[in-house]
Amino acid sequence: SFRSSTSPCQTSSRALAEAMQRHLFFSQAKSPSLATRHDHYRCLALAVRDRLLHNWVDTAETYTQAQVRTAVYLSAEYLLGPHLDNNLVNLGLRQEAEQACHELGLDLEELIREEPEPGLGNGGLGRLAACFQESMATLELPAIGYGIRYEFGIFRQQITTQGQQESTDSWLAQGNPWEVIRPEWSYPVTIGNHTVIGVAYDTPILGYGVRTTNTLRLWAASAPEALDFASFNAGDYTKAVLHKMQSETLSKVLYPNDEPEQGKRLRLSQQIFFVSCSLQDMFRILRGQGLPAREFHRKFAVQLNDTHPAIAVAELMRLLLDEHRLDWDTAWGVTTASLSYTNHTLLPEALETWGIDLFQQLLPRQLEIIYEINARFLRMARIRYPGQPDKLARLSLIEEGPHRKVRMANLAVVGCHHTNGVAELHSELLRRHVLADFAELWPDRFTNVTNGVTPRRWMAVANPALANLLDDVIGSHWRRDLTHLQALGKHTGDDAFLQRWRGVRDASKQRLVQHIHQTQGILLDHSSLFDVQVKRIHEYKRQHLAALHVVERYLRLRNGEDLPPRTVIFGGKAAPGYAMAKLIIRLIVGIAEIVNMDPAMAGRLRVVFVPNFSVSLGQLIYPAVDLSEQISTAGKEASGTGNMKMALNGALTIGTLDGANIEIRDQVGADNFFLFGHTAEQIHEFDRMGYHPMPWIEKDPIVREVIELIGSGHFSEGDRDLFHPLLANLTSHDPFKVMADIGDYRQAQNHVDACWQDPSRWARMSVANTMGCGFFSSDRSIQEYAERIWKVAPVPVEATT
Ligand SMILES: CCc1ccc([C@H](C)CC(=O)N[C@@H]2O[C@H](CO)[C@@H](O)[C@H](O)[C@H]2O)cc1
Repeated sequence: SFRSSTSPCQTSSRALAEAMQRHLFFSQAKSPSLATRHDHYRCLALAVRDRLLHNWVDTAETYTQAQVRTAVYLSAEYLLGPHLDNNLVNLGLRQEAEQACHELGLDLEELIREEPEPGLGNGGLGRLAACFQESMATLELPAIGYGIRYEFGIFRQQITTQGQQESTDSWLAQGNPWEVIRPEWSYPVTIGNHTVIGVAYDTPILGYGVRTTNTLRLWAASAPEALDFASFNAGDYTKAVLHKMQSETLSKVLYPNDEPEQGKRLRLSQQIFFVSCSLQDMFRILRGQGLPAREFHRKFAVQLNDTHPAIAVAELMRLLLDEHRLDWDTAWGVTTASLSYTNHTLLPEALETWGIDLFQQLLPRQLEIIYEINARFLRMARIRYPGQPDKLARLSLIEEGPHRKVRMANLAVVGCHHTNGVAELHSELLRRHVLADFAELWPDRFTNVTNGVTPRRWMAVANPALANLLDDVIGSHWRRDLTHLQALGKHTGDDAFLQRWRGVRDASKQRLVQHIHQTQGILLDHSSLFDVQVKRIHEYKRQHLAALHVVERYLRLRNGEDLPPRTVIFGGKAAPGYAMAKLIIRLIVGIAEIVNMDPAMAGRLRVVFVPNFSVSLGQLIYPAVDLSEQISTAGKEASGTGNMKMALNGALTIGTLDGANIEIRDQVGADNFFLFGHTAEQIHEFDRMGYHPMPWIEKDPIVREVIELIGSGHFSEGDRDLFHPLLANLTSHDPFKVMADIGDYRQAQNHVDACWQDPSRWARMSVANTMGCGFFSSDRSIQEYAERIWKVAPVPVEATT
């Protein structure tokens, strides 16, 4: 296989084994007899790190020498997933590592599972940021990712009969071999009357099949003074360390919601903290290359990952005006030429706003600048739209009223040269609804870049069996250019190939069956249809629609209907404060309890909620999916990326015309997609004209039976009240139109059952899905950002060390 690691470090398995043994002594200070499995994991990780260092150092050297134009990604979240296996694949050392472990009597898979997953994100937005880092490196683009080094990532989820329990994610408890602390790069940030220091921690981001190894720079908060000696000498030890404690809380924990929680001062403090450290670091790099501040926009193309870093508009202005003494117009020109903004959600309540009082307390200078930006902007808009006060009120960066607020999305759109959505429909709805006034004002600033996922982690790492089959029949170029999957078209008529295809997919299902049996003691039937919905729990994603359909299937089986065996797998975390989402988990767990112990369901239906869904669990589940549930209310899911990972691995999608489902259906062919439900337009009409679920329920006796059964306490040990809030919501105003879509959903599911009965037809549809997913590579997304928004060109890395 290829070898991107040109490091002088020997890349043979022998050399790797020796390096592991050397690290056991020199790094772990352990003798083999006392070594733990975690020691061996660290030794392998350190040996792999040794082999990427040359590429990493050469990359920085090349960029410094060449004074390259650089893409900068500002994100409050990075859902990186475990590094070891991915770095082995991207360095082309996977086989050598397997061999080296074997020589040492170790099992590589076991060592890989030893790595604590850096869960520095909630869901789609955070994972997209991670896929984008890997694709930027693979495309040899000079790029830096900036974010926060949370000491505690997304909570760990336990599932009991009571539903979700959360526990702390101390991912750093055993240290982290994949980061290097850079105390030489640390910056003061003033928040209110507090100054905290941000210290850089660098993580290498390896490209695939190239030398490029870019940097992810995460900021950790610390106090200017570690100890307040005066208090210490006065014997007030708590006070002596108080400031240090307070400062460090800033990067202590990730906010576990994927919908904004208004007015959380720590959240706003986290945002200015990492944005200010990042901008100061960029000015240091600029200075290092002898470039003046007014050239900032020539050097850096900065992407704002949603509104979480939108304070960058005001902070960059502050630094240009106050630190670099530029005049307003020059500063504004530099700012708007440097920044661009990606919106990831349409939910109105998800557009972040911050109370003026909180802003005044924490960020008085930035607020002053925002007022000035707004004054100049509205002055321009007033000329453009004379006599339209409502439009100006909507355009304003300030939401007036009893509690005046700063609208972070408006600040981002006004301060950025481009605003994009993450799927065609989403970008269209942004133009037509959420940001319509701005799209009318600046049509050329609005664009779309449909999301993508990296084929390295989500195919080559997660599904090596299918990856090797692809290498076999179409060559391995797909790994760097996913459009090569189209070559599968030549094989869809080849029964031998289809046999191998089914064999590989069944092996992935057996792997998942084994994991669930080991961790949850439930034995699933790998030959049944695996119907999977794994994503954050949210009413708009409609896990409750899928749950209602499972109860329907249960009733139909009990009434003796002959339906093909199906295993329904759910997974996903609910924001701790989101009661309805937690109740939906409770319902699914209650249904699973009853179905799985009902003898009539044996060999017919099984329901499982897999706990603690994460990147590493996703790598195990996505290759084993037959039916991918993408059933959000049309117009609500900005894009989705799980839908892409499942289809890429050969799953068939049952879904609505929402987010990227539409583009997936276009690419894989309507015949290979189970479509149902009202369109975004129709849903919009329902809201405009008024909608009530009852008429839909009245004409659907099965749904009524399902609601009654749930209300009877059948899935809650007889407790008739437990699910009342959910049933009342569904039968009174049903905001996500579950009742309007459940009938059509049933039809689509019946069609699924029919297709499943013809395994070779299903296999051809499965191949068609993989074949059609070339477009959904994050390499293609990044190519679009680099060419259409950032104007950043690839810079191959020379070997200099
Ligand atoms: C704490 C506040 C907060 C608010 C919103 C968010 C994100 C915007 C939510 C999110 O993850 N959005 C998802 O982004 C994905 C990547 O573009 C899309 O594919 C999903 O459709 C979208 O829901 C995170 C945290």
